[in-house]
Amino acid sequence: MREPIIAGNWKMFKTVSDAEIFINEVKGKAEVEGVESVICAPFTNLPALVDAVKGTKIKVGAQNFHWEESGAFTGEISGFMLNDLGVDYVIIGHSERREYFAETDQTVNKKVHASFKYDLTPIVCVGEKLEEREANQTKEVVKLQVNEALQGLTKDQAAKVVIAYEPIWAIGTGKSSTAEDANEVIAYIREQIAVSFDAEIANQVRIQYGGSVKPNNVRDYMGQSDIDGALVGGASLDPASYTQLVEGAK
Ligand SMILES: O=C(CO)COP(=O)(O)O
Repeated sequence: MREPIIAGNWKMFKTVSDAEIFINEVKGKAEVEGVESVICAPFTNLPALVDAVKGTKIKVGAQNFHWEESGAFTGEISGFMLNDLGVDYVIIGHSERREYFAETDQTVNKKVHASFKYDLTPIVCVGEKLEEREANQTKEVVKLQVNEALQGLTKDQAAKVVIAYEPIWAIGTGKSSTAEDANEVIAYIREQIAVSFDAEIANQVRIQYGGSVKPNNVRDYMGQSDIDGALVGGASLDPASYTQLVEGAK
């Protein structure tokens, strides 16, 4: 049985006090038995969030990190530092990082390996651009991204990875993929993991859908055979909406 996972990706939103107010409002609400709930926040909010979620079921994630433990990398934060703070998850290879910050399948792979070194669960993002979808290349694109991201992992590690399938054209646009289309791509990702590792591992890996997920459509995704949760941007910023997303994943 794969435990559903709702992760909020706050992107570059919210101050420390905003984050504290948010947790106070969702405490005891966005905590549903059998659903994992993770808030991935800007670095500046992480210490306060780790503190605020103590005693709750809510986990904290970062949105990026550097694969080296320490060194002359001005402006970077390491997995070692995140682990030291008490952070449990990290988003890797979000399309915004690939597009604006030169993240590649190779850096994604280095970060996936480093996440295990520092005991962080990776949420690895993959997904096609609109032109790729229109050219019928979706499966080819995600297969390459997934294979490169998971390259060199042990079976035990691969089983713990969370993958977020986020078609780029659906992010922040209000144009979500249909649940059936998302499920088809996600089932295909699972098949690829069975080829690279084995069927048992593929059956354990949790794969989320992301892209304009809202309280009013989350249940459509959760009703599909292969979708294990959602990675949510805009709709994760509001406490009431986030709570409904977590409830909808049950
Ligand atoms: O990028 C996303 C989550 O990582 C999706 O963003 P939206 O939910 O705002 O479309």
